[in-house]
Amino acid sequence: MSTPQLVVHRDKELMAQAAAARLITKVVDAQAARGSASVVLTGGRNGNGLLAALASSPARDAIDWSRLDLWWGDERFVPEDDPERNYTQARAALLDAVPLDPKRVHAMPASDGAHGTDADAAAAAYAAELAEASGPEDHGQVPTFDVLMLGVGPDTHVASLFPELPGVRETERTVVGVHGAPKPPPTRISLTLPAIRAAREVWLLAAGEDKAHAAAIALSGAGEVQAPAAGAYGRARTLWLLDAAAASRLPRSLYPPASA
Ligand SMILES: O=C(O)[C@H](O)[C@@H](O)[C@H](O)[C@H](O)COP(=O)(O)O
Repeated sequence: MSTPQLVVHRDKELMAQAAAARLITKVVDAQAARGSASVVLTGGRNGNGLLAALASSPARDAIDWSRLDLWWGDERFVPEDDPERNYTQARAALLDAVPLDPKRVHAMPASDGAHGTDADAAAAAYAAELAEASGPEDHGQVPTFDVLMLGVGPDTHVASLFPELPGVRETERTVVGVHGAPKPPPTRISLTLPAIRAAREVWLLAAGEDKAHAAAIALSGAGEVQAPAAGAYGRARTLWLLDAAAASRLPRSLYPPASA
């Protein structure tokens, strides 16, 4: 378990730009070292804000887009053409503007796809796809993700793992169907904490006053069932990327003065 590191930026816009620059460097380094990189995207305003910042970054094409594997941490289980899909929003923010290898873009199933409206079957299919992509050197049934990004909900949810619901309690499966999610839509697909914790690095994105309470709870030793963000950590690094508003309820001792 890697102890959370915190970086606090002046505001949401700067946090998105800085996180995008950080991701470019991470992917470029991974591709230089291993020939390819693997990143897990997240939905929501902060996740999409990072992708949009990346799309407009002058360093964007330092990434070899043809050697990047993209996965998702969660998905709203809605029809393919529903604008609410994280995949759809990621395409609009960045993916449609860069030359990805379509075989390396692993969208989660939609509710009008091969598994129909059965979210549990769709989740099992994505788990199988992850297992298929994992090798003997990987941890558990998922490939070693270089960076797994997560937005943080005001209730401390990450991906579609919500406080006290079954998904956050899952210890075996890597992907689960989520029913009755408090954040609409109610039916979702999500990586579980074991899958999240297989990542080399986990980056949690939290900007805005509405995340201040969640950040304070998650970083003050709360349990992962009550505060799923507290259970999201990487094997080598756990990085919280915040803006000053989201950090406003954290003890000052938790982050170095230089980053604020
Ligand atoms: O499907 C989703 O809604 C997201 O994956 C979800 O986990 C999101 O990241 C958080 O709810 C934070 O969302 P905001 O960044 O919009 O606050």
